[in-house]
Amino acid sequence: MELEAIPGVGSKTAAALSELDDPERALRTGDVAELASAPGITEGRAAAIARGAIRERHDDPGGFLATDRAEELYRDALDLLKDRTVTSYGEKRLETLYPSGVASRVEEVREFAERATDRDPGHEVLEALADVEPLADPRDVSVRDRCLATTDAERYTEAQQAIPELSVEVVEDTRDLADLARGYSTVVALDEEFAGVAVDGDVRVEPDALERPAEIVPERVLAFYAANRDCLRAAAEVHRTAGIDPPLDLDALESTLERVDSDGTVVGDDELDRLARAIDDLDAAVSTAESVANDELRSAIEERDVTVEGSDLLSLVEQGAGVDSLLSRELSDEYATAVEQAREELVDSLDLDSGEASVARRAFPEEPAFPVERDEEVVNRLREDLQAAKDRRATRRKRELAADLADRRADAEQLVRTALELDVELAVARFAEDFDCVMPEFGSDGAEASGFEIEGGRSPLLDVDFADVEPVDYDVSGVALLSGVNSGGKTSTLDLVALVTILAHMGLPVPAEDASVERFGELHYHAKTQGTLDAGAFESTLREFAGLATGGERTASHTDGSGGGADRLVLVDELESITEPGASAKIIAGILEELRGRDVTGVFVSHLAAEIREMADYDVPVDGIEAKGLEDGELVVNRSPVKNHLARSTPELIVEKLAGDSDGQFYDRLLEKF
Ligand SMILES: Nc1ncnc2c1ncn2[C@@H]1O[C@H](COP(=O)(O)OP(=O)(O)OP(=O)(O)O)[C@@H](O)[C@H]1O
Repeated sequence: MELEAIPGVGSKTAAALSELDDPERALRTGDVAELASAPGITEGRAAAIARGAIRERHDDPGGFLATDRAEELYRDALDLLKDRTVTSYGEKRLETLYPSGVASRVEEVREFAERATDRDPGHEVLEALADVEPLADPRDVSVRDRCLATTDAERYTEAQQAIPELSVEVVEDTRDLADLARGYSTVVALDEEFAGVAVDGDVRVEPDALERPAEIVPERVLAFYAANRDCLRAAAEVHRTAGIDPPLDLDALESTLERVDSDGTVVGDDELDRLARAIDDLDAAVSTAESVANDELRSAIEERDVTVEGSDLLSLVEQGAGVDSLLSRELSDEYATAVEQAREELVDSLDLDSGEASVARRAFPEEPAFPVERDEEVVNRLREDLQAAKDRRATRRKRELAADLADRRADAEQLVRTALELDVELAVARFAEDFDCVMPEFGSDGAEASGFEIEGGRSPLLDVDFADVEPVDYDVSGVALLSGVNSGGKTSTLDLVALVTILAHMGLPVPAEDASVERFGELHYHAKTQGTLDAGAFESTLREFAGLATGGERTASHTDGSGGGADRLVLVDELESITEPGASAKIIAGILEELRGRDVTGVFVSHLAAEIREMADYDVPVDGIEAKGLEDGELVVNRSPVKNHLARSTPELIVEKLAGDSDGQFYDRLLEKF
């Protein structure tokens, strides 16, 4: 895919996107999280890029939301959906859904939505989803117990690039290798020439090591799982609770994850634990062993009567020998016993194996002395041996684990992606359930719908509880005026029509019992202005309507939904408020005349319906939201507009009520004026 062909993507953004592992997949699937991980791309921008890619794929000219109010209602609809996501990924992903006039795009989302509404957003699934998030890139790994060694400068550079996690050392000969082996638990020599050399320590000659980085640095593989452990577990749980077929064996994944902790260390290995404990406890264990030996020796000395013959004593003194010699001569058995106890104590308390034990035993010298003292050099040697054994063991275990996990990464990524997508599906499912939605039709029996037809529509955006929203039936084909009492629900009806139209063109279910909508290319919703407009604003409003009136004549080719014709839905709320009442009626009548016969479906809410009809040169259809009457001073309204019916206005209703209540002639005469 040519990245710069996407609307809104310039060379800089294209360069940032091409740094992603698979920008095409991210764009194709609308993976906003992945797109936002490109350098310098914010989440909002990522959503816009994803929308651009979709438009490009469907040859969608965009521009469906043609006015601010239309855009506002789209945002409101999106918010209702976003409120029903669990993950922040889901929220962002929803931004890729937008209303479109192109059938293929709408169809694509409809398939998704139909799958979504079959889902059961169970409590357990939602709970598991809470811990799913887009996979994190593991932090840079640096491994200090291993190094690479080579005699060759070119190999050196190659090694640094292939395995940046390890330090690479230049060596000249076997002696250099031996030096390195003292500083590292494992040295991997890259040159064939070292094959067969005998060096102390763990030195491996592996000329092909650079081709097997995951074996040399299993940490690289493990870092991904370590960084994403909780998320992978949660994604596994999502699959289980939602009953989705996982791309890999969940039990096996989970038991492998049990064996790495969050910083990539292997856990749950007894031998490793033993070695780690021995290293930690070494100093304390040596001190205890010393004390054991000295206590033993002290009490042995205290209990012994040492008889030294005069000549022996003399000889000892002449030799300048100290008490140690006396000890050696007289108490060697006791010393041997005490030292043996110390050695046993050390070996037992650290749970050393036989090789380690033979080093440990040398920590207490054969030569009798009091007090018994450790040989610090031997203790250090033991410490190094234990550390090296631990490092080697850890690396081996990591290598085994990494081998297990290496080829599961793609599946693990899929596991998380499916879980995140499920969040989006469940948000749609919950939206549909919460607002009793239905999938709208764009026509029936092969014929495209003309205008809109809504049955039992209930707007979730009203300022009353959804349970108290009264269902509205309304259909318009062509352009109609909508009359009605104050607060009868005219604006709310326009909002409902706009919302249903937007959701339908997003490919989503709509809050109605039944709905059929023409495939529109643009939605123009003009909200009621607050007060009369000044000359400039009035002029620009007129210009907007002039633009609407220049659309093509209604033709068969424009109703095929191919995107060739921008059929428009025009919703206008009390346009009369832009100027004086007399002029308003003339202007609205003129606009209606212009729109007639073009690719426009329209609803013009107005209190001047009668006057407009009088001014217009054709019989403008008028629908009405009718008050059934006044009850306790409150209007009782039938919220569904009555077709071809000019609703009585609120003043008329009040005069009628007064005329009925009083005997005077005034109200009757007033009523006759209506
Ligand atoms: N379908 C409905 N179900 C329940 N309440 C509704 C419904 N439609 C409207 N209402 C209530 O009536 C109020 C007034 O509705 P709305 O503003 O749409 O009336 P209007 O006819 O446009 O009024 P005006 O002529 O004063 O502009 C809403 O705020 C809402 O509380």
